Amino acid sequence: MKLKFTKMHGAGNDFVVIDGINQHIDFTPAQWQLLGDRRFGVGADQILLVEKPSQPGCDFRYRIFNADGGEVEQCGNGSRAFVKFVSEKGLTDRRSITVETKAGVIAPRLELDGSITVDMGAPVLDAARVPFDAEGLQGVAQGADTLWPLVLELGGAKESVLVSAVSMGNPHAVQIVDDVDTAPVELTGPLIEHHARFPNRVNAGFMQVVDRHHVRLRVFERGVGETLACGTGACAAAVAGIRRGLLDSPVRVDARGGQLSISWAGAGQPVWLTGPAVTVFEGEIEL
Ligand SMILES: N[C@@H](CCC[C@H](N)C(=O)O)C(=O)O
Repeated sequence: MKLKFTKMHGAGNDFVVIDGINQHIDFTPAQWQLLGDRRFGVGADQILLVEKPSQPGCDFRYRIFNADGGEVEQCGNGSRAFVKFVSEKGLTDRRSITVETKAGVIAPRLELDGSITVDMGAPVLDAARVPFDAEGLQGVAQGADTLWPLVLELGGAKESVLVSAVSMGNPHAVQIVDDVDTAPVELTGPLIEHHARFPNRVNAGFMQVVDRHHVRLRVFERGVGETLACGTGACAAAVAGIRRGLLDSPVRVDARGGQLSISWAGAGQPVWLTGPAVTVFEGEIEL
């Protein structure tokens, strides 16, 4: 079949976005992988599928596939691309929509200045529900957070890093580093992603605190590798920093591909994500 798609990005986290309302989509993991492949396919960190909702009260259903072909629960930068896509394609004339995801309902809004704000829902802070297996582990209390020691095997040597376990619908392990530019993201990112304590694997965040309202962040994403920005990663990092007593809302998050802003009023409250979404080009691919 010939598939129509739109290439988009949010702060450099790039997407292939597909209208699954006007096209019949029933792909295998290998086909999702091909779409994400930068050499043999289109190339993207995630492929986003727009569908009709299955839940009453929602405008759309939003499905997310990582570049490795696996379907995941949530994608923050993608949610901004999603609302821009459905607006540009005339699939809705509303600027505020509700969107069903595997992780629950989120609410993106197209602002008049072109930026997009998303109610990402409340973070999950209970380690078992992230999910993180804390059995037999002694956590370290910092502020309202518990930091978990993760032992990493580095070429025969063992190193322990302290992470906050946060779910934004998808799992995140956030650690604090002195300098994101020299943090061993490529080396330890894959070890954290596949650490046995995270049964569903995890997105590994490396956060440098600049001041109480400003951080720098790199994320080694599950199913992708390091991306230029991660929206849920930015939410999880801000939540972890606020809980540790190091940050105050709102938090400016500088990723390598752009700037995001996160607001959070505390436990049980939704996390608000603001940032850009850009349409790059339209295309067609034979699948
Ligand atoms: N880039 C995303 C997160 C996409 C999913 C993630 N790789 C996972 O596997 O959970 C974002 O902007 O949130």
